[in-house]
Amino acid sequence: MSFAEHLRAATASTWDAAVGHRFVAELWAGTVDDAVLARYLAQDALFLDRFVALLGQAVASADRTGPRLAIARQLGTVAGEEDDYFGRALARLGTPPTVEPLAPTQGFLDLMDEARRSGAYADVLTVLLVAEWLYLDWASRPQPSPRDWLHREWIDLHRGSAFAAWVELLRTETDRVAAHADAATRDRMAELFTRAVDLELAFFDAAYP
Ligand SMILES: Cc1ncc(CN)c(N)n1
Repeated sequence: MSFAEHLRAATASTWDAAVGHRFVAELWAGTVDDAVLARYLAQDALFLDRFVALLGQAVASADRTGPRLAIARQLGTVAGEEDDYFGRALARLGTPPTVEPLAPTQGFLDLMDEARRSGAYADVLTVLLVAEWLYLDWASRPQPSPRDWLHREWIDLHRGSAFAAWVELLRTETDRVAAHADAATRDRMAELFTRAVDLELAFFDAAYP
C-alpha cells in the first residue's frame, strides 16, 4: 500500500461517511433543497478563494517542472470553469454576496493558510490531495446524472478522465515526496490528511442547519 493509500485507509470511516453523505445522495438525485445548496455553495465560495491561493503555493513550491505545469493548468480550471459555475449557481439561488464562514469553513481556511504559509510542498500537496481525491470519490458514482445543470455541473467538475488524472498526479507526488521525507514530515502529512478528512465531513454536515 502506498503512503497515500495508507492515509486514506487510516481515515476510512470518516472518509466513507463524507463520500456517502446525505448531501451527496441528494445532489445526485437532484433533490437537494435550494436553501441547503445555497448554504453549501456560499461556504464553498469562501473555500475556493483560499484553495486557489494554496494551488498557487503548490505551483511555487513544486520541485519538478512536469507537476508544476500540471498544477498550474488545474489552477486555471478552478479559477475559470469552476468559478464560472459559482457565479451562475449563486446568482440563480440568490445567495447574499457576503457570508461569514461557518466553523468547518473556518477550519479549512486555517488549514489551507497554514499549509500555504509553511511553503512546504509536502504539506500543500497533502491538503490538496484530500480535497480533490475525496471529491473525485463522491462524484464518481455509477449513477445517471441529475437533469438540472445546477446539480449536474457540480458533479461534472469533479469527475471524468482529466479530473481523475489530476488526482492521480497529486497522489503520485504525495507518495514521491513522502518517500524522501523524514519521519517528522510524514507524521505532519498524516496529521494534515486526517484534519482535512474530518473537515470535509463537517463541511457537508454544516450545509444542514
Ligand atoms: C470543502 C471542499 N472540499 C473540496 C473541494 C474540491 N476542490 C471543494 N470544492 N470544497
